[in-house]
Amino acid sequence: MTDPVTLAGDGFIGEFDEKRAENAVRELLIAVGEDPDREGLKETPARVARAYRELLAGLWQEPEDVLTTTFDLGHDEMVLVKDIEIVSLCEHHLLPFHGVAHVGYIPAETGKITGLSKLARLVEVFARRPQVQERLTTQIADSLVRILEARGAIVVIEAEHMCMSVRGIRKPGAKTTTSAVRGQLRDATTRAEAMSLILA
Ligand SMILES: Nc1nc2c(ncn2[C@@H]2O[C@H](COP(=O)(O)OP(=O)(O)OP(=O)(O)O)[C@@H](O)[C@H]2O)c(=O)[nH]1
Ligand SMILES: [Zn+2]
Repeated sequence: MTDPVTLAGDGFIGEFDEKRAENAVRELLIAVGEDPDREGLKETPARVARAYRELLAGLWQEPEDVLTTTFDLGHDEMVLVKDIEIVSLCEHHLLPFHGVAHVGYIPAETGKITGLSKLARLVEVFARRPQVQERLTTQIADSLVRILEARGAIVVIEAEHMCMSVRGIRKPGAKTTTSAVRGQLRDATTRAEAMSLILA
């Protein structure tokens, strides 16, 4: 057996056990009174296991893995990427929540910046884990400060939670907005500039 690896923190220990995931889906089908061996469902446990492997791929990645490419361009003013589409899984119901993330930062004094796609990759690392929207938002902002040594960071996420739309309270269309603001972006003027760019 391979040594367990601890990557994602928050108590996560392990690797993806595809066989176990398949068995769990098979059990779920039996629990609801279905026949997992009927023609249409035969491949379903394997398909669902693969789908969860993809939806939870961030569990086996660290933010350091994606914020690798950095350039010293001497650019020390705000960089903002808007409308990064996200799909995450709410950790309470394992149902998706989806929407957009806006990610901005003020680089370190040295002007150390990262590739624009890396900001979207950073979002993916944390979105593809069992999440709550608040933690997803703060983990992205904190990584920018910790890894890029950003002097300021702002992350705003707007999302619709399937656990509120298709079950329970059943309010499709309700959107939740969360934000995390760090360092110099907490300054009222800079924050207002970032928010006007986000809302533009
Ligand atoms: N704060 C926060 N809450 C979330 C998020 N995703 C889901 N929830 C909420 O988690 C709560 C779980 O509440 P519980 O009472 O334990 O579960 P439940 O009986 O299924 O709750 P209902 O959804 O109200 O039917 C619900 O109110 C969900 O709306 C999230 O990202 N952030
Ligand atoms: Zn939920």
